[in-house]
Amino acid sequence: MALQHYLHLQACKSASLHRIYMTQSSDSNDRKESFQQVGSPAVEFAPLAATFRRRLLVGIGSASLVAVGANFGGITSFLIGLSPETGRNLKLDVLYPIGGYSRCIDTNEGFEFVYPASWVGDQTLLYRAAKKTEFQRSLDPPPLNKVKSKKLNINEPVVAFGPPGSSGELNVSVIVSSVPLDFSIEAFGDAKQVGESIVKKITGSGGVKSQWEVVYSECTSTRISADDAAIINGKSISQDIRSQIADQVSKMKASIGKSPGLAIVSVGKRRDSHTFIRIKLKACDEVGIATLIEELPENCTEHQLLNVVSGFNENPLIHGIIVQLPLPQHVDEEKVIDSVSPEKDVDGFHPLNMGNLAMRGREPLFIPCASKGCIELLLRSGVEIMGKKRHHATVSTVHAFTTNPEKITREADIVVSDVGIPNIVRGNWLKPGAFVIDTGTNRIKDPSSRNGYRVTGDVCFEEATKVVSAITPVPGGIGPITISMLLSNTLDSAKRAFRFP
Ligand SMILES: Nc1nc2c(c(=O)[nH]1)N[C@@H](CN(C=O)c1ccc(C(=O)N[C@@H](CCC(=O)O)C(=O)O)cc1)CN2
Repeated sequence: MALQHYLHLQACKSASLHRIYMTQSSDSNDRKESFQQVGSPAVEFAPLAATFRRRLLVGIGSASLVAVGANFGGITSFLIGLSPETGRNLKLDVLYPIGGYSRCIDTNEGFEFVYPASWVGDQTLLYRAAKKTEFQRSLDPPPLNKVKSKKLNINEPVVAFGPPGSSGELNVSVIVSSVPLDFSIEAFGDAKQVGESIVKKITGSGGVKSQWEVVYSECTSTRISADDAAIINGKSISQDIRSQIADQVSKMKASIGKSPGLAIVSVGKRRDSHTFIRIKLKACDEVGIATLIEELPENCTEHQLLNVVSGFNENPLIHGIIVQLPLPQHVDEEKVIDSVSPEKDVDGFHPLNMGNLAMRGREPLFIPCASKGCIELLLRSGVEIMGKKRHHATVSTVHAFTTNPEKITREADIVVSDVGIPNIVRGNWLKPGAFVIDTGTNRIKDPSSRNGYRVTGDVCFEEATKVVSAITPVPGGIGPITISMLLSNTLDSAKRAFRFP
Protein backbone atom coordinates (compact mmCIF):
# COMPACT_ATOMS: atom_id res chain seq x y z
CA MET A 1 0.00 0.00 0.00
CA ALA A 2 1.13 3.51 -0.55
CA LEU A 3 0.17 6.87 0.67
CA GLN A 4 -0.30 9.70 -1.73
CA HIS A 5 -0.20 13.34 -0.90
CA TYR A 6 -1.60 15.94 -3.12
CA LEU A 7 -0.34 19.41 -2.70
CA HIS A 8 -2.32 21.83 -4.77
CA LEU A 9 -0.44 24.99 -5.01
CA GLN A 10 -0.66 28.13 -7.00
CA ALA A 11 2.38 30.27 -6.93
CA CYS A 12 2.11 33.87 -7.87
CA LYS A 13 5.24 34.95 -9.65
CA SER A 14 7.40 37.29 -9.73
CA ALA A 15 10.42 35.07 -9.13
CA SER A 16 10.81 32.25 -11.58
CA LEU A 17 9.37 28.94 -10.62
CA HIS A 18 11.82 26.12 -10.95
CA ARG A 19 11.11 22.47 -10.64
CA ILE A 20 9.39 20.61 -7.95
CA TYR A 21 11.04 17.25 -8.06
CA MET A 22 9.19 14.06 -7.56
CA THR A 23 9.97 10.65 -8.84
CA GLN A 24 7.69 7.88 -9.90
CA SER A 25 9.17 4.44 -9.79
CA SER A 26 8.03 1.79 -12.19
CA ASP A 27 9.22 -1.15 -10.14
CA SER A 28 10.33 -2.01 -6.68
CA ASN A 29 14.04 -1.50 -7.39
CA ASP A 30 13.38 1.96 -8.65
CA ARG A 31 11.40 2.65 -5.55
CA LYS A 32 14.40 1.94 -3.42
CA GLU A 33 16.70 3.97 -5.63
CA SER A 34 14.45 7.00 -5.73
CA PHE A 35 15.65 8.07 -2.33
CA GLN A 36 19.04 8.73 -3.87
CA GLN A 37 17.85 11.73 -5.87
CA VAL A 38 20.05 14.64 -4.89
CA GLY A 39 18.30 17.86 -4.16
CA SER A 40 14.82 16.41 -4.54
CA PRO A 41 12.10 16.63 -1.94
CA ALA A 42 12.37 12.85 -1.71
CA VAL A 43 15.93 13.32 -0.48
CA GLU A 44 14.90 16.12 1.75
CA PHE A 45 12.21 13.97 3.27
CA ALA A 46 14.40 10.87 3.32
CA PRO A 47 15.29 11.19 7.00
CA LEU A 48 11.75 10.11 7.61
CA ALA A 49 12.47 6.94 5.74
CA ALA A 50 11.63 3.78 7.61
CA THR A 51 11.25 0.30 6.34
CA PHE A 52 8.29 0.67 4.07
CA ARG A 53 7.45 2.58 0.97
CA ARG A 54 4.97 5.21 0.08
CA ARG A 55 4.68 7.75 -2.58
CA LEU A 56 4.90 11.44 -2.37
CA LEU A 57 3.20 13.49 -4.98
CA VAL A 58 3.58 17.17 -5.12
CA GLY A 59 2.45 19.19 -8.04
CA ILE A 60 2.15 22.57 -9.53
CA GLY A 61 1.59 23.66 -13.07
CA SER A 62 0.55 21.92 -16.25
CA ALA A 63 -1.76 22.25 -19.15
CA SER A 64 -2.82 20.02 -21.91
CA LEU A 65 -3.35 16.81 -19.96
CA VAL A 66 -6.62 18.33 -18.88
CA ALA A 67 -9.55 17.14 -20.89
CA VAL A 68 -11.07 19.92 -22.90
CA GLY A 69 -14.20 20.91 -21.05
CA ALA A 70 -17.28 22.66 -22.22
CA ASN A 71 -18.84 25.77 -20.80
CA PHE A 72 -22.29 24.18 -20.93
CA GLY A 73 -24.08 27.20 -22.37
CA GLY A 74 -22.32 29.58 -20.02
CA ILE A 75 -23.55 27.80 -16.85
CA THR A 76 -20.07 26.81 -15.73
CA SER A 77 -18.61 30.29 -16.08
CA PHE A 78 -21.70 31.72 -14.41
CA LEU A 79 -21.29 29.43 -11.40
CA ILE A 80 -17.60 30.14 -11.23
CA GLY A 81 -18.26 33.87 -11.44
CA LEU A 82 -20.52 33.60 -8.38
CA SER A 83 -17.83 32.00 -6.22
CA PRO A 84 -14.34 31.04 -7.42
CA GLU A 85 -13.75 29.12 -4.19
CA THR A 86 -16.89 26.99 -4.70
CA GLY A 87 -15.85 26.40 -8.30
CA ARG A 88 -12.45 25.18 -7.11
CA ASN A 89 -14.00 22.95 -4.48
CA LEU A 90 -16.22 21.44 -7.16
CA LYS A 91 -13.11 21.09 -9.34
CA LEU A 92 -14.81 22.97 -12.13
CA ASP A 93 -11.40 24.41 -12.97
CA VAL A 94 -10.70 21.10 -14.74
CA LEU A 95 -13.20 22.29 -17.31
CA TYR A 96 -12.97 26.01 -17.10
CA PRO A 97 -10.20 28.27 -15.73
CA ILE A 98 -10.90 29.99 -12.43
CA GLY A 99 -9.04 33.22 -11.74
CA GLY A 100 -6.66 32.43 -14.60
CA TYR A 101 -5.86 28.92 -13.33
CA SER A 102 -6.88 25.50 -14.60
CA ARG A 103 -6.69 22.15 -12.85
CA CYS A 104 -4.90 19.04 -14.02
CA ILE A 105 -6.02 15.69 -12.62
CA ASP A 106 -4.10 12.51 -13.35
CA THR A 107 -5.95 9.60 -11.77
CA ASN A 108 -3.34 7.09 -12.99
CA GLU A 109 -0.45 8.67 -11.16
CA GLY A 110 -2.75 9.95 -8.45
CA PHE A 111 -2.03 13.67 -8.49
CA GLU A 112 -3.85 16.86 -9.25
CA PHE A 113 -2.87 20.49 -9.24
CA VAL A 114 -3.74 23.89 -10.64
CA TYR A 115 -1.65 25.84 -13.14
CA PRO A 116 -1.76 29.10 -15.04
CA ALA A 117 -4.39 28.56 -17.69
CA SER A 118 -2.25 30.09 -20.43
CA TRP A 119 0.62 27.63 -19.92
CA VAL A 120 1.24 24.70 -22.25
CA GLY A 121 2.54 21.22 -21.62
CA ASP A 122 5.78 19.59 -22.77
CA GLN A 123 4.79 17.80 -25.97
CA THR A 124 7.04 14.76 -25.49
CA LEU A 125 5.66 14.06 -22.04
CA LEU A 126 2.10 14.63 -23.19
CA TYR A 127 2.59 12.24 -26.08
CA ARG A 128 4.02 9.62 -23.73
CA ALA A 129 1.13 10.06 -21.28
CA ALA A 130 -1.40 9.72 -24.10
CA LYS A 131 0.32 6.56 -25.36
CA LYS A 132 0.28 5.07 -21.87
CA THR A 133 -3.41 5.82 -21.46
CA GLU A 134 -4.15 4.31 -24.85
CA PHE A 135 -2.23 1.13 -23.89
CA GLN A 136 -4.09 0.85 -20.60
CA ARG A 137 -7.45 1.18 -22.33
CA SER A 138 -6.59 -1.30 -25.08
CA LEU A 139 -8.57 -4.53 -25.12
CA ASP A 140 -5.68 -6.36 -26.78
CA PRO A 141 -3.98 -8.93 -24.57
CA PRO A 142 -0.54 -7.87 -23.31
CA PRO A 143 2.47 -9.34 -25.14
CA LEU A 144 3.40 -12.84 -23.95
CA ASN A 145 6.92 -11.92 -22.93
CA LYS A 146 5.93 -8.74 -21.27
CA VAL A 147 8.98 -6.87 -20.04
CA LYS A 148 8.24 -4.43 -17.27
CA SER A 149 8.49 -0.99 -18.80
CA LYS A 150 10.96 1.24 -17.08
CA LYS A 151 11.05 4.95 -17.26
CA LEU A 152 14.28 5.93 -19.02
CA ASN A 153 15.21 8.50 -16.47
CA ILE A 154 13.96 8.26 -12.94
CA ASN A 155 14.24 12.04 -12.64
CA GLU A 156 12.02 12.54 -15.61
CA PRO A 157 8.81 14.40 -14.88
CA VAL A 158 5.43 12.87 -15.60
CA VAL A 159 4.22 16.27 -16.84
CA ALA A 160 5.96 19.60 -17.37
CA PHE A 161 4.45 22.98 -18.25
CA GLY A 162 5.53 26.46 -19.00
CA PRO A 163 4.52 29.62 -20.79
CA PRO A 164 4.02 29.11 -24.54
CA GLY A 165 7.17 29.67 -26.57
CA SER A 166 9.50 29.54 -23.56
CA SER A 167 12.38 27.08 -23.38
CA GLY A 168 11.88 25.82 -19.87
CA GLU A 169 13.53 28.53 -17.81
CA LEU A 170 10.17 29.06 -16.14
CA ASN A 171 8.41 25.78 -15.69
CA VAL A 172 6.53 23.53 -13.37
CA SER A 173 7.02 19.80 -13.54
CA VAL A 174 5.79 16.82 -11.60
CA ILE A 175 8.00 13.90 -10.71
CA VAL A 176 6.39 11.20 -8.61
CA SER A 177 8.56 9.88 -5.84
CA SER A 178 8.69 7.07 -3.30
CA VAL A 179 8.59 8.06 0.31
CA PRO A 180 8.66 5.93 3.44
CA LEU A 181 5.44 4.27 4.55
CA ASP A 182 5.35 6.41 7.69
CA PHE A 183 5.83 9.58 5.70
CA SER A 184 3.35 12.30 6.44
CA ILE A 185 3.42 15.60 4.63
CA GLU A 186 1.35 17.02 7.44
CA ALA A 187 4.45 16.64 9.63
CA PHE A 188 5.82 19.64 7.75
CA GLY A 189 2.92 21.86 8.72
CA ASP A 190 -0.43 22.73 7.28
CA ALA A 191 -1.06 23.00 3.57
CA LYS A 192 -0.07 26.66 3.44
CA GLN A 193 3.16 26.12 5.39
CA VAL A 194 4.14 23.16 3.22
CA GLY A 195 3.36 25.15 0.07
CA GLU A 196 5.42 28.08 1.28
CA SER A 197 8.39 25.96 2.25
CA ILE A 198 8.38 24.22 -1.13
CA VAL A 199 8.16 27.49 -3.05
CA LYS A 200 10.92 28.92 -0.84
CA LYS A 201 13.12 25.98 -1.67
CA ILE A 202 12.52 25.97 -5.40
CA THR A 203 12.77 29.71 -5.88
CA GLY A 204 15.86 29.83 -3.69
CA SER A 205 14.49 33.09 -2.37
CA GLY A 206 14.74 32.03 1.26
CA GLY A 207 12.95 34.49 3.43
CA VAL A 208 12.47 37.16 0.74
CA LYS A 209 8.75 36.64 0.60
CA SER A 210 8.02 39.78 -1.36
CA GLN A 211 8.99 37.91 -4.55
CA TRP A 212 6.17 35.37 -4.37
CA GLU A 213 2.96 34.45 -2.72
CA VAL A 214 1.13 31.19 -2.25
CA VAL A 215 -2.46 31.90 -3.14
CA TYR A 216 -3.94 28.43 -2.79
CA SER A 217 -2.61 25.32 -1.18
CA GLU A 218 -4.22 22.04 -0.22
CA CYS A 219 -2.97 18.66 1.02
CA THR A 220 -4.85 15.40 0.81
CA SER A 221 -3.78 11.84 1.52
CA THR A 222 -5.07 8.77 -0.26
CA ARG A 223 -4.07 5.19 0.11
CA ILE A 224 -3.35 3.46 -3.16
CA SER A 225 -2.30 -0.09 -3.72
CA ALA A 226 1.11 0.48 -5.25
CA ASP A 227 2.93 -2.15 -3.24
CA ASP A 228 0.86 -5.20 -4.16
CA ALA A 229 2.69 -8.46 -4.68
CA ALA A 230 4.88 -9.04 -7.71
CA ILE A 231 3.12 -11.47 -10.01
CA ILE A 232 5.74 -13.88 -11.28
CA ASN A 233 5.63 -14.33 -15.03
CA GLY A 234 6.33 -18.06 -15.28
CA LYS A 235 5.91 -18.05 -19.05
CA SER A 236 8.64 -15.52 -19.55
CA ILE A 237 11.03 -17.28 -17.10
CA SER A 238 10.35 -20.60 -18.80
CA GLN A 239 11.03 -19.04 -22.19
CA ASP A 240 14.47 -17.93 -20.95
CA ILE A 241 15.21 -21.44 -19.72
CA ARG A 242 13.91 -23.01 -22.93
CA SER A 243 16.01 -20.81 -25.18
CA GLN A 244 19.13 -21.91 -23.23
CA ILE A 245 18.07 -25.55 -23.61
CA ALA A 246 17.39 -25.05 -27.33
CA ASP A 247 20.91 -23.62 -27.75
CA GLN A 248 22.46 -26.63 -26.05
CA VAL A 249 20.36 -29.09 -28.04
CA SER A 250 21.39 -27.48 -31.31
CA LYS A 251 25.07 -27.50 -30.22
CA MET A 252 24.73 -31.21 -29.42
CA LYS A 253 23.19 -31.88 -32.80
CA ALA A 254 25.83 -29.85 -34.62
CA SER A 255 28.67 -31.49 -32.73
CA ILE A 256 27.68 -35.19 -32.53
CA GLY A 257 24.64 -35.35 -34.82
CA LYS A 258 22.37 -36.57 -32.02
CA SER A 259 19.39 -35.13 -30.17
CA PRO A 260 17.79 -35.92 -26.83
CA GLY A 261 14.66 -38.09 -27.01
CA LEU A 262 11.67 -38.25 -24.64
CA ALA A 263 9.05 -41.02 -24.50
CA ILE A 264 5.62 -40.35 -23.06
CA VAL A 265 3.26 -43.11 -21.98
CA SER A 266 -0.40 -42.19 -21.69
CA VAL A 267 -3.16 -44.43 -20.34
CA GLY A 268 -6.84 -43.62 -20.77
CA LYS A 269 -8.66 -40.51 -21.83
CA ARG A 270 -8.38 -38.09 -18.91
CA ARG A 271 -8.82 -34.62 -20.33
CA ASP A 272 -6.33 -32.95 -17.97
CA SER A 273 -3.66 -35.61 -18.67
CA HIS A 274 -4.09 -35.07 -22.38
CA THR A 275 -3.67 -31.32 -21.93
CA PHE A 276 -0.45 -31.81 -19.94
CA ILE A 277 0.89 -34.27 -22.53
CA ARG A 278 0.12 -31.83 -25.33
CA ILE A 279 1.97 -29.08 -23.44
CA LYS A 280 4.97 -31.38 -23.00
CA LEU A 281 5.06 -32.43 -26.66
CA LYS A 282 4.89 -28.83 -27.82
CA ALA A 283 7.67 -27.75 -25.45
CA CYS A 284 9.94 -30.60 -26.64
CA ASP A 285 9.28 -29.60 -30.21
CA GLU A 286 10.20 -25.98 -29.47
CA VAL A 287 13.67 -26.87 -28.15
CA GLY A 288 14.49 -29.71 -30.56
CA ILE A 289 13.90 -32.70 -28.26
CA ALA A 290 12.53 -35.69 -30.21
CA THR A 291 9.39 -37.33 -28.79
CA LEU A 292 7.69 -40.69 -28.95
CA ILE A 293 4.23 -41.21 -27.52
CA GLU A 294 2.53 -44.48 -26.68
CA GLU A 295 -1.19 -44.21 -25.95
CA LEU A 296 -2.80 -47.14 -24.19
CA PRO A 297 -6.53 -47.61 -23.61
CA GLU A 298 -8.04 -47.16 -20.15
CA ASN A 299 -8.59 -50.94 -19.88
CA CYS A 300 -5.03 -51.97 -20.82
CA THR A 301 -3.38 -54.50 -18.54
CA GLU A 302 -0.58 -53.69 -16.16
CA HIS A 303 1.53 -56.19 -18.08
CA GLN A 304 1.00 -54.29 -21.36
CA LEU A 305 2.00 -51.05 -19.70
CA LEU A 306 5.14 -52.58 -18.17
CA ASN A 307 6.09 -53.95 -21.60
CA VAL A 308 5.85 -50.50 -23.16
CA VAL A 309 8.07 -49.01 -20.45
CA SER A 310 10.55 -51.84 -20.86
CA GLY A 311 10.74 -51.16 -24.62
CA PHE A 312 11.60 -47.52 -23.99
CA ASN A 313 14.18 -48.54 -21.36
CA GLU A 314 15.98 -50.49 -24.10
CA ASN A 315 15.62 -47.86 -26.83
CA PRO A 316 18.93 -45.97 -27.33
CA LEU A 317 17.11 -43.03 -28.96
CA ILE A 318 15.18 -42.42 -25.74
CA HIS A 319 16.86 -40.60 -22.84
CA GLY A 320 13.79 -39.78 -20.80
CA ILE A 321 10.59 -41.73 -20.01
CA ILE A 322 7.46 -40.39 -18.37
CA VAL A 323 4.32 -42.28 -17.57
CA GLN A 324 1.61 -39.65 -17.25
CA LEU A 325 -0.09 -39.85 -13.85
CA PRO A 326 -2.59 -40.67 -12.47
CA LEU A 327 -3.01 -44.21 -13.77
CA PRO A 328 -6.29 -46.13 -13.75
CA GLN A 329 -7.18 -47.82 -10.45
CA HIS A 330 -6.50 -51.36 -11.68
CA VAL A 331 -2.85 -50.58 -12.46
CA ASP A 332 -0.28 -50.66 -9.66
CA GLU A 333 1.33 -47.22 -9.94
CA GLU A 334 4.23 -48.22 -7.69
CA LYS A 335 5.20 -51.13 -9.94
CA VAL A 336 5.07 -48.92 -13.03
CA ILE A 337 7.21 -46.18 -11.50
CA ASP A 338 9.73 -48.78 -10.30
CA SER A 339 9.92 -50.20 -13.84
CA VAL A 340 11.30 -47.00 -15.37
CA SER A 341 15.09 -47.15 -15.66
CA PRO A 342 16.57 -44.75 -13.04
CA GLU A 343 18.90 -43.46 -15.81
CA LYS A 344 15.84 -42.39 -17.87
CA ASP A 345 13.60 -41.34 -14.99
CA VAL A 346 13.25 -37.68 -16.00
CA ASP A 347 10.23 -37.32 -13.67
CA GLY A 348 12.58 -38.16 -10.78
CA PHE A 349 9.92 -40.45 -9.26
CA HIS A 350 11.95 -43.68 -9.13
CA PRO A 351 12.70 -44.69 -5.50
CA LEU A 352 16.44 -44.68 -6.23
CA ASN A 353 16.33 -41.05 -7.34
CA MET A 354 13.85 -40.08 -4.62
CA GLY A 355 15.98 -41.82 -2.00
CA ASN A 356 19.19 -40.17 -3.14
CA LEU A 357 17.46 -36.80 -3.16
CA ALA A 358 16.35 -37.30 0.43
CA MET A 359 19.67 -38.60 1.75
CA ARG A 360 22.43 -36.30 2.82
CA GLY A 361 25.49 -36.25 0.58
CA ARG A 362 23.84 -38.28 -2.20
CA GLU A 363 23.15 -37.01 -5.71
CA PRO A 364 20.02 -38.17 -7.51
CA LEU A 365 20.27 -38.52 -11.27
CA PHE A 366 17.07 -36.47 -11.57
CA ILE A 367 15.14 -34.08 -9.33
CA PRO A 368 11.32 -34.07 -9.78
CA CYS A 369 10.41 -31.32 -12.22
CA ALA A 370 8.02 -29.34 -9.99
CA SER A 371 10.47 -29.25 -7.07
CA LYS A 372 13.38 -28.38 -9.35
CA GLY A 373 11.19 -25.67 -10.90
CA CYS A 374 10.48 -24.12 -7.49
CA ILE A 375 14.19 -23.98 -6.63
CA GLU A 376 15.00 -22.57 -10.07
CA LEU A 377 12.32 -19.91 -9.66
CA LEU A 378 13.53 -18.91 -6.19
CA LEU A 379 17.14 -18.72 -7.36
CA ARG A 380 16.20 -16.69 -10.42
CA SER A 381 14.09 -14.38 -8.24
CA GLY A 382 17.03 -13.79 -5.91
CA VAL A 383 15.24 -15.36 -2.94
CA GLU A 384 17.71 -16.66 -0.39
CA ILE A 385 16.64 -20.12 0.71
CA MET A 386 18.37 -20.02 4.06
CA GLY A 387 17.93 -22.78 6.59
CA LYS A 388 16.54 -25.19 4.05
CA LYS A 389 17.46 -28.85 3.88
CA ARG A 390 19.51 -29.19 0.72
CA HIS A 391 19.69 -25.42 0.68
CA HIS A 392 19.83 -25.17 4.49
CA ALA A 393 16.15 -24.42 4.97
CA THR A 394 13.70 -25.55 7.62
CA VAL A 395 10.84 -27.28 5.87
CA SER A 396 7.40 -27.76 7.43
CA THR A 397 4.81 -29.89 5.69
CA VAL A 398 1.12 -29.26 6.17
CA HIS A 399 -1.24 -32.08 5.17
CA ALA A 400 -4.88 -33.10 5.47
CA PHE A 401 -4.51 -34.12 9.13
CA THR A 402 -2.40 -31.20 10.30
CA THR A 403 -4.12 -29.26 13.04
CA ASN A 404 -4.11 -25.51 12.56
CA PRO A 405 -2.49 -25.51 9.11
CA GLU A 406 -3.01 -21.76 8.79
CA LYS A 407 -0.79 -21.09 11.82
CA ILE A 408 2.10 -23.13 10.40
CA THR A 409 1.68 -21.63 6.95
CA ARG A 410 1.66 -18.14 8.42
CA GLU A 411 5.17 -18.70 9.76
CA ALA A 412 6.65 -19.52 6.35
CA ASP A 413 8.79 -17.14 4.32
CA ILE A 414 8.33 -19.37 1.29
CA VAL A 415 5.04 -21.18 0.76
CA VAL A 416 4.69 -23.92 -1.84
CA SER A 417 1.14 -25.19 -2.18
CA ASP A 418 0.23 -28.46 -3.85
CA VAL A 419 -3.21 -29.34 -2.52
CA GLY A 420 -5.64 -29.58 -5.41
CA ILE A 421 -8.37 -27.54 -3.71
CA PRO A 422 -9.12 -24.12 -5.19
CA ASN A 423 -8.60 -21.16 -2.83
CA ILE A 424 -7.81 -23.30 0.21
CA VAL A 425 -4.87 -21.08 1.14
CA ARG A 426 -6.41 -17.78 2.24
CA GLY A 427 -4.77 -14.39 2.57
CA ASN A 428 -4.76 -14.67 6.38
CA TRP A 429 -2.78 -17.92 6.14
CA LEU A 430 0.15 -16.03 4.72
CA LYS A 431 2.96 -14.12 6.34
CA PRO A 432 3.27 -10.55 5.06
CA GLY A 433 6.07 -10.42 2.50
CA ALA A 434 6.12 -14.19 1.90
CA PHE A 435 7.05 -15.68 -1.48
CA VAL A 436 4.23 -17.94 -2.67
CA ILE A 437 4.52 -20.66 -5.28
CA ASP A 438 1.15 -22.11 -6.21
CA THR A 439 1.56 -25.48 -7.92
CA GLY A 440 -2.16 -26.31 -7.81
CA THR A 441 -3.85 -26.88 -11.16
CA ASN A 442 -7.57 -26.98 -10.41
CA ARG A 443 -10.31 -26.85 -12.98
CA ILE A 444 -13.40 -25.02 -11.88
CA LYS A 445 -16.66 -24.55 -13.77
CA ASP A 446 -16.86 -21.27 -15.60
CA PRO A 447 -19.77 -21.02 -18.05
CA SER A 448 -18.36 -17.74 -19.36
CA SER A 449 -15.16 -19.38 -20.62
CA ARG A 450 -14.81 -21.14 -23.96
CA ASN A 451 -14.27 -24.61 -22.44
CA GLY A 452 -16.85 -24.19 -19.70
CA TYR A 453 -14.09 -24.25 -17.07
CA ARG A 454 -11.07 -22.32 -16.00
CA VAL A 455 -7.85 -23.29 -14.29
CA THR A 456 -7.06 -21.90 -10.88
CA GLY A 457 -4.54 -22.54 -8.11
CA ASP A 458 -4.76 -23.52 -4.44
CA VAL A 459 -4.13 -20.00 -3.18
CA CYS A 460 -6.82 -17.34 -3.00
CA PHE A 461 -4.98 -15.05 -5.40
CA GLU A 462 -6.90 -11.81 -4.74
CA GLU A 463 -6.34 -12.06 -1.00
CA ALA A 464 -2.75 -13.25 -1.25
CA THR A 465 -1.58 -10.41 -3.50
CA LYS A 466 -2.51 -7.95 -0.76
CA VAL A 467 -0.26 -9.71 1.75
CA VAL A 468 2.72 -11.36 0.11
CA SER A 469 5.68 -9.92 -1.77
CA ALA A 470 5.53 -12.29 -4.74
CA ILE A 471 3.23 -14.99 -6.03
CA THR A 472 3.04 -17.32 -9.01
CA PRO A 473 -0.32 -17.14 -10.79
CA VAL A 474 -2.22 -20.14 -12.15
CA PRO A 475 -2.08 -20.51 -15.07
CA GLY A 476 1.20 -19.00 -16.22
CA GLY A 477 3.25 -19.42 -13.04
CA ILE A 478 5.12 -22.52 -11.92
CA GLY A 479 3.42 -24.80 -14.53
CA PRO A 480 5.49 -23.65 -17.55
CA ILE A 481 8.67 -23.64 -15.42
CA THR A 482 7.97 -27.25 -14.39
CA ILE A 483 7.72 -28.22 -18.05
CA SER A 484 11.05 -26.48 -18.70
CA MET A 485 12.59 -28.64 -15.96
CA LEU A 486 11.38 -31.74 -17.79
CA LEU A 487 13.23 -30.51 -20.86
CA SER A 488 16.29 -29.78 -18.74
CA ASN A 489 16.24 -33.28 -17.19
CA THR A 490 15.89 -34.87 -20.63
CA LEU A 491 18.82 -32.84 -21.96
CA ASP A 492 20.94 -33.80 -18.93
CA SER A 493 20.10 -37.45 -19.46
CA ALA A 494 21.11 -37.31 -23.14
CA LYS A 495 24.34 -35.53 -22.23
CA ARG A 496 25.10 -38.28 -19.73
CA ALA A 497 24.32 -40.98 -22.28
CA PHE A 498 26.47 -39.37 -24.97
CA ARG A 499 29.13 -38.17 -22.52
CA PHE A 500 28.52 -34.78 -24.02
CA PRO A 501 29.91 -31.91 -21.89
N1 LIG B 1 4.28 -38.24 -14.99
C1 LIG B 1 3.80 -37.13 -14.42
N2 LIG B 1 2.49 -36.97 -14.24
C2 LIG B 1 2.03 -35.85 -13.65
C3 LIG B 1 2.93 -34.83 -13.23
C4 LIG B 1 4.29 -35.05 -13.44
O1 LIG B 1 5.15 -34.21 -13.09
N3 LIG B 1 4.69 -36.20 -14.04
N4 LIG B 1 2.45 -33.66 -12.71
C5 LIG B 1 1.06 -33.35 -12.79
C6 LIG B 1 0.61 -32.60 -14.01
N5 LIG B 1 1.64 -31.94 -14.82
C7 LIG B 1 2.59 -32.67 -15.43
O2 LIG B 1 2.37 -33.69 -16.01
C8 LIG B 1 1.48 -30.58 -15.20
C9 LIG B 1 0.66 -29.71 -14.52
C10 LIG B 1 0.48 -28.38 -14.98
C11 LIG B 1 1.15 -27.93 -16.09
C12 LIG B 1 0.97 -26.59 -16.65
O3 LIG B 1 1.77 -26.13 -17.43
N6 LIG B 1 -0.11 -25.93 -16.32
C13 LIG B 1 -0.51 -24.71 -16.94
C14 LIG B 1 -2.01 -24.69 -17.10
C15 LIG B 1 -2.46 -25.81 -17.96
C16 LIG B 1 -3.96 -25.82 -18.19
O4 LIG B 1 -4.45 -24.85 -18.74
O5 LIG B 1 -4.60 -26.83 -17.86
C17 LIG B 1 -0.07 -23.51 -16.12
O6 LIG B 1 0.03 -23.64 -14.88
O7 LIG B 1 0.14 -22.45 -16.71
C18 LIG B 1 1.98 -28.81 -16.76
C19 LIG B 1 2.14 -30.10 -16.30
C20 LIG B 1 0.19 -34.57 -12.73
N7 LIG B 1 0.72 -35.65 -13.48
